[in-house]
Amino acid sequence: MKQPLIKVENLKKFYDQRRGKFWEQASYIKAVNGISFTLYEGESFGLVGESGSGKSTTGQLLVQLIQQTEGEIYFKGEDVSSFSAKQLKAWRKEVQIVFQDPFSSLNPKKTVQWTLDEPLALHKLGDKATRYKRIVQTLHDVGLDESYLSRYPHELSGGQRQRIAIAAAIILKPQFIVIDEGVSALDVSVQAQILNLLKDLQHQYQLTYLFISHDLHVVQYFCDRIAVMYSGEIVEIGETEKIIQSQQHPYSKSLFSIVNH
Ligand SMILES: Nc1ncnc2c1ncn2[C@@H]1O[C@H](COP(=O)(O)OP(=O)(O)OP(=O)(O)O)[C@@H](O)[C@H]1O
Repeated sequence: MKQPLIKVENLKKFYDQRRGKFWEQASYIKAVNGISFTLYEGESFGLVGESGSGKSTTGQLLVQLIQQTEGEIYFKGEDVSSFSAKQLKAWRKEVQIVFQDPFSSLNPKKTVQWTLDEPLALHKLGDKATRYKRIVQTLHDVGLDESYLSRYPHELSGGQRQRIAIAAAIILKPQFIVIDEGVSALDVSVQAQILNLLKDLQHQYQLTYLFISHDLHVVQYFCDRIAVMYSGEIVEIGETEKIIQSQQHPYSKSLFSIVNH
């Protein structure tokens, strides 16, 4: 039996959009509006849905880049919002996020070595020599070698940049990674290489993924289970193959009609 890693209960994120003379009138964008689900250790869980349905907001909530308006996130049974500052810092090592465009997540003025050393230094993980060893090992894990250490993001291809972003995410040996449109900006052949790399890393490090994508073919290939989001809510959830074969909700039906034809 797979163990639950993350449990989300009635999670909500509202953005206040009151402005100027309308300040008196409450008006909220309900980006995420009461979602509940469980992620199990070692699974790839896909989040699909149209643009603006709340996928990225959900991903950012799960790693607490943003805080929820309401609801709970439990990590291995512990309520994340009850963590002390010290517990929160330790937890931040366990959860990472990889974005679509590594140009925005990689500092253009910093070398690969700096990028990979930063999380280790921040968490005070070993002396310089130990950290260097870990950096080189992690580069190998993502299919690159030492020759990349002195390079800057603009000197790398899109696929190499995404490998570095993945290396930065796995270097702290996390248990959970959100991949937000992580291969969407890449050519199809490079996409396949990165997806295979993510699968290899998942087995090597027993990673759990939340995989956000608008590409249903990619999701079908990559994910064990999926949830369909619509207007801030989860309208369907289940094993990938089952959902692809027969959807219950009208929105999912229209969404999946393109993969089934
Ligand atoms: N910081 C913010 N302030 C105000 N509204 C926001 C903010 N972030 C997201 N939203 C709104 O919340 C809703 C959900 O956005 P979100 O980015 O989570 O959707 P998404 O499904 O990931 O879409 P996409 O695929 O286009 O990224 C949208 O209406 C968006 O405009």
